[in-house]
Amino acid sequence: MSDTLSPIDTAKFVAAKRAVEFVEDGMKLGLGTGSTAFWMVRLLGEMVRNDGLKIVGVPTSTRTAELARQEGIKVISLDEAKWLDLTIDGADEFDAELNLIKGGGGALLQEKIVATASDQMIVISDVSKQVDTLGAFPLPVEVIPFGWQTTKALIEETLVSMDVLGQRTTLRMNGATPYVTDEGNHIIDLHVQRIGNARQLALILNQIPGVVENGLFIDICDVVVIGHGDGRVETHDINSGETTEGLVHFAENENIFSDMGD
Ligand SMILES: O=C(CO)[C@H](O)[C@H](O)COP(=O)(O)O
Repeated sequence: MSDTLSPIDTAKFVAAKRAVEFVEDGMKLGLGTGSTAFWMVRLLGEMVRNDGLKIVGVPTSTRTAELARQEGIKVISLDEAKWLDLTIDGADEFDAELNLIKGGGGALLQEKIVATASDQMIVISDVSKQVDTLGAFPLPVEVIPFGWQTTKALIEETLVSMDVLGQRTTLRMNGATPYVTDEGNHIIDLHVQRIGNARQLALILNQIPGVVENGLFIDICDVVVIGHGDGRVETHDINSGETTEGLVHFAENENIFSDMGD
């Protein structure tokens, strides 16, 4: 469909384009992080500049904050906003109940706080992230740096005690040094293959001392917008059970493609 974008970027772009249709004047928005959320922030920027859309945004990472400011979106803190109308964010996996794995981009902590503080969360995704059972994507767990090796060992013990298939854990690296989140923490990725009881695992992981948060988003997402490489989008609303399908049209020469940054 697009000469400018690869099929995967087209899928991400059309998902974002459909999702921003949910945005209304005066909304307080949670702004997600990642390559799909990138398009959402760019599109919102256009709507602010060209259509006079009045919104304020609470970013979920320093990366998104920087992009939102560049786009002319007014950025405020979550404490200033207190509560949000809508959060739009990407995901690494989602299942039929719209439970998610997030944190591939390392922003799961702010993402979970922001999404939980929103009336509605919309996930924007290409179709490759749709799974029957969560767990093929390594589950990110944010831990404080103090004693992280002990925390990692405790996480592994927990996986064994829960009989989770695949119990390998790895410290996320940034080159030769551990990856550091916006909050100064580390991330341990859990290569569990398949998470039979995501709700239980999410609760138990957060009880381990040293664990700050895990990337399982249970009962947080309301709507998923799934983009395809040919421009089709599907929308599933978990609360109403409503599913819609359509085609998102866009011009190859949209200004938004002129200086793609991500
Ligand atoms: O959770 C996230 C960042 O922490 C992202 O939303 C997730 O990794 C999806 O990213 P992308 O849209 O680049 O595939």
